[in-house]
Amino acid sequence: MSEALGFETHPTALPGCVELRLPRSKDARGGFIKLFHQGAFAELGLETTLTEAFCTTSRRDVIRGLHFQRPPHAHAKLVVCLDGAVQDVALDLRRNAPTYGGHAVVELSAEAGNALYLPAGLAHGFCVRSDAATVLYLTGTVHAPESDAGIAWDSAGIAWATEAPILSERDRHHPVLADFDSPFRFPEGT
Ligand SMILES: Cc1cn([C@H]2C[C@H](O)[C@@H](COP(=O)(O)OP(=O)(O)O[C@H]3O[C@@H](C)C(=O)[C@@H](O)[C@H]3O)O2)c(=O)[nH]c1=O
Repeated sequence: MSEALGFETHPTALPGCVELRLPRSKDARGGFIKLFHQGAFAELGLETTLTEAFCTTSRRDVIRGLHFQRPPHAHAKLVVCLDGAVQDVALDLRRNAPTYGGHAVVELSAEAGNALYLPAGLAHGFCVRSDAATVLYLTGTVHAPESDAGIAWDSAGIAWATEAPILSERDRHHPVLADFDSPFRFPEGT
């Protein structure tokens, strides 16, 4: 575990991919949670240039993913569950990584106040475990539709937490991991 300004990183099964426990507090009004601090991220060796933020809402059993951006628009990603709970998954696509094709699973929830940080070269997806979930992303490069890509959610040996997944049309048609010609290298990520 490493710590900077109340941000704690905890390792996952994939090198460079960490669970972050976020600084937070509560008082009579409600709660406070900090998602990003440039100095703390620098100290922890995480990407400090986060250029775009977006948010999704999803209902129970929704699976989104497994998504990534290809070079030259590959990026690190910070994923936070602001409401509800999700089974969050990172898939290693970095050639020569000891964990290539392997994945990490972290339960993210508003209650736990945690986040998943994925370096470039990993695909990301999640499955909603609560009635609804709000997921916020911060990314190291802006959305580049021509580089936005995916791996089939059911091709990487992930034990998803639903037997009745709800998927987007796009997410039904990604290539399977076994056919994927990865542009990513380890340890650089891009
Ligand atoms: C990802 C993204 C999508 N869009 C647009 C494209 C499309 O019209 C609409 C919905 O896009 P999608 O169906 O790809 O959204 P979604 O399936 O929610 O995509 C997200 O999935 C999770 C798992 C991630 O990791 C995210 O980075 C992102 O890829 O939003 C943006 O404008 N900016 C963005 O950054």
